Amino acid sequence: MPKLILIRHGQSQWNLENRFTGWWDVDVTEKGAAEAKAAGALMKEKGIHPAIGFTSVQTRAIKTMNIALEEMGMLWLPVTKNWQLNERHYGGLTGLDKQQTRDKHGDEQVHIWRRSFDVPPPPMEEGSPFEMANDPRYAGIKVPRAESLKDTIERVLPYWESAIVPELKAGKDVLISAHGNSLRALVKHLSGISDEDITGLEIPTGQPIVYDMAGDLAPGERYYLADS
Ligand SMILES: O=C(O)[C@@H](CO)OP(=O)(O)O
Repeated sequence: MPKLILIRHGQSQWNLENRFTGWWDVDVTEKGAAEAKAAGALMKEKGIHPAIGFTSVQTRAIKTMNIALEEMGMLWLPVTKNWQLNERHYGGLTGLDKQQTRDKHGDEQVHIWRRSFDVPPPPMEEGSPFEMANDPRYAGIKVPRAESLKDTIERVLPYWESAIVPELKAGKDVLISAHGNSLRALVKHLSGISDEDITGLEIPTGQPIVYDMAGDLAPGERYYLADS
C-alpha cells in the first residue's frame, strides 16, 4: 500500500529571526539544512523510497527536498513544484517580528492571526516591500493579499486531489516537502481534524510524517518516521 511522507522545510532564516514569513522567499539556515540532511538520512535508514515528489515554489521547501534526496542518493527523483503547496500568505504581517507584533496587538490577537481557522491576517498593502505579485514564478496567478488557514485549504486540496491523489492511486509512494500551514491544511483533511482542534496542531521542521494509505486510499494513522 502506498505511503505518503510529509516534511516541513528545515529552519528558515525568518524562523530563526522570529518573523512572519508566508510567501516571502527566505532560505534555510545552516541548522535548517542540517535538519533536511538528517530527515534524508532517517528516510534512507527506514527504507523510504518515494517514486515521486512535490514541493511548493518556495526556496526553503525546494532546498529541503533536494538536501534530503541527496542524502538518500535520490536526487534523480521526479519532483513537481506548485504554488498551491506554498505557505499560507501572511498578508500585512509579512516581515514583522512576531514578538513585537504581540507587544503591540496582544497575545490573543496574534494567536488568532496565527492559528485561527478562518480569520485572515490584515491584507498586504499596495506597494509593500514584501509584494510577490510581480515575481515571475507567479505569472498568471492571482497572488492573495492574505490567507486564513481556510483559504489555504481551499487551494491546497484541489491540488492534492488533482495532482497527488492520482499518483497514490497508481500505487506510488509520494514525498511532499512543504510548510507549517500548507501541511496543517493537508493533515486537517487527511486526519479529519475539526476546525476547532486544528488550532492546536503544530508541525515541527524537518521531521518526516508518514501516512500508510489503505487500498481505498483512506489514510491510516499518521506517525513520525522517527518513532516507527
Ligand atoms: O511565518 C510563517 O509563515 C509561519 C511558519 O513559519 O509562521 P506561523 O508559525 O505563525 O504559522
